[in-house]
Amino acid sequence: MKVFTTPLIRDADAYTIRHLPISSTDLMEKAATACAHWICSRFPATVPVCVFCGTGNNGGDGLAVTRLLRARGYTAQAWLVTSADRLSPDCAINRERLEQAGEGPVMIRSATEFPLLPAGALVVDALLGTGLTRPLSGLMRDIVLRINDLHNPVISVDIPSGMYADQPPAKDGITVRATHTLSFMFYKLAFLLPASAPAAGKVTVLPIGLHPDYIAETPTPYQTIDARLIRRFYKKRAAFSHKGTYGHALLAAGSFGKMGAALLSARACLCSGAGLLSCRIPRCGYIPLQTALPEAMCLCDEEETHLVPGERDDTPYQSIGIGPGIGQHPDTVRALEQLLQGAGSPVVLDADALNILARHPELWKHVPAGSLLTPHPKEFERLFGPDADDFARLEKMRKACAEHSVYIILKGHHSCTCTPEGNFFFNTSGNAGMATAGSGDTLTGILTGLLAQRYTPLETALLGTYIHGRAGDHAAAALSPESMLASDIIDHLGAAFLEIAGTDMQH
Ligand SMILES: NC(=O)C1=CN([C@@H]2O[C@H](COP(=O)(O)OP(=O)(O)OC[C@H]3O[C@@H](n4cnc5c(N)ncnc54)[C@H](O)[C@@H]3O)[C@@H](O)[C@H]2O)[C@@H](O)CC1
Ligand SMILES: Nc1ncnc2c1ncn2[C@@H]1O[C@H](COP(=O)(O)OP(=O)(O)O)[C@@H](O)[C@H]1O
Ligand SMILES: [K+]
Repeated sequence: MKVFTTPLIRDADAYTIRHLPISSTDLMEKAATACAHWICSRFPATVPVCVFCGTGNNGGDGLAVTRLLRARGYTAQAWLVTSADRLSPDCAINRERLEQAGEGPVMIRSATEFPLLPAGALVVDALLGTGLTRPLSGLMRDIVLRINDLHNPVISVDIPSGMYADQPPAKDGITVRATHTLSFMFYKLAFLLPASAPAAGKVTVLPIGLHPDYIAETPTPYQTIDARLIRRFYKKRAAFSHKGTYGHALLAAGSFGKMGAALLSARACLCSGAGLLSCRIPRCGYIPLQTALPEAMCLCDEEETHLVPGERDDTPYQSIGIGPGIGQHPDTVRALEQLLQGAGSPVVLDADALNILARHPELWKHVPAGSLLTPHPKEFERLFGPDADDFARLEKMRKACAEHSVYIILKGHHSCTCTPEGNFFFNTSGNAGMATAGSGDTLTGILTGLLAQRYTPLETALLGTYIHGRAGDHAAAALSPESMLASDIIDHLGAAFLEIAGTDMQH
């Protein structure tokens, strides 16, 4: 799903009004109807609803929601927070409609007028939307602080009031902390970035009928990854295929005390469909790997505890994954260099392979174009230095991917893949149960397995992060986020693949 910046959302609005028989007031009505419908489907009419409105179009949405909820039998009250009486035209129309339908909004002109809310009330935040131009101050700030002091559920309309959609939060800036945000038509970039996203709570995107031509034809570097995108390139296995069809993967992983990382990535690689897997491991890993994963072949290094440079290996691997648990021994630095020099096609680099690269930037010249790098934020910082904020980091990713012709998957709640062309894809699957040892190793295995099957590096990154997250979601549903382990993510890869393949695969 495309992610548009605020100016483009405004354009989409204007385009829709120009090309469809719909006015801006009707568009607001559609948006408010979608919100009211969502609230009605989740909260019974016995729950009182308190709607806090501003004087712009976000406030107009709130006033319309109040009227629509009342029409459906809810006790809904609107408050209009304003130190002046200037309302946007559509906000003014909706104030009038609310008055005509019975009771208009109660004015709040000072923080002392903040009401005592009925017990168990649902709070709707329609103070400010994407029209935010400056950090909250004065009355607006006081009201948001009061809302944040409440223990009630808070639904933000379009975006939590005070949050910038396309720029980092202001220093000392405050924003409504929502339980849930109902975003019109698109995700906002802020909902996908760690500094701002937590305040949005759970985000639901509500369609409001913006023109499909505008959406299809307008380019944006930002997209979210969802099942629809994945199904465009997911390849079902052909009946008359054999293991060679699905590629031979090589994983260079593990060191003394960290053979688990090798095992996790190896199993994840095979469970993602690679035809054959060879594992380059230190000697200490031979028995554990052969015992725990008989399907994998072992290429043992001379050294007992860590990877060392070895004989030339001319096997034409379709993919090579390097890094989980390898440590940073000087011999291993040379082993990495040898592997990179020998790789004729994109590789997957993770964990200590990235840490080595950070300490030995001279190795960059050996990283094949199209390779996938999977840093978590700390590894990213080691590679490219610290950043002032999430947006500065996106820019740095863009530059690094272009300079080195690689794909970077910056891991996190919404792992973000950046391409050499400067496009960003945010993953939407996964959950906090995946914040557990070895989750990243399983991702490396999955990516190496998909690359072996001749998915392009971009397809590998998108399918890999999505399926990793979906497997994590299935694991969390079965076991709880607390109890699931990285191996449970691997055990639920099957459910995630079945979901993508669709029902015909399940018979
Ligand atoms: N295509 C869409 O997404 C649609 C959007 N609509 C709504 O329209 C909203 C945008 O409306 P507006 O552009 O009127 O913007 P807002 O409703 O965010 O309000 C902007 C007003 O608030 C003032 N303001 C900005 N920062 C402030 C601050 N820190 N403290 C106090 N006042 C401040 C501005 O000067 C301006 O007068 C969206 O968020 C959404 O709720 C819907 O009504 C219809 C369709
Ligand atoms: N809160 C979270 N929500 C969704 N995914 C998460 C969360 N925490 C971690 N993950 C995922 O788990 C993986 C963790 O990777 P990493 O930090 O390298 O772990 P490890 O080094 O233990 O293998 C990443 O793919 C990340 O996206
Ligand atoms: K809002």
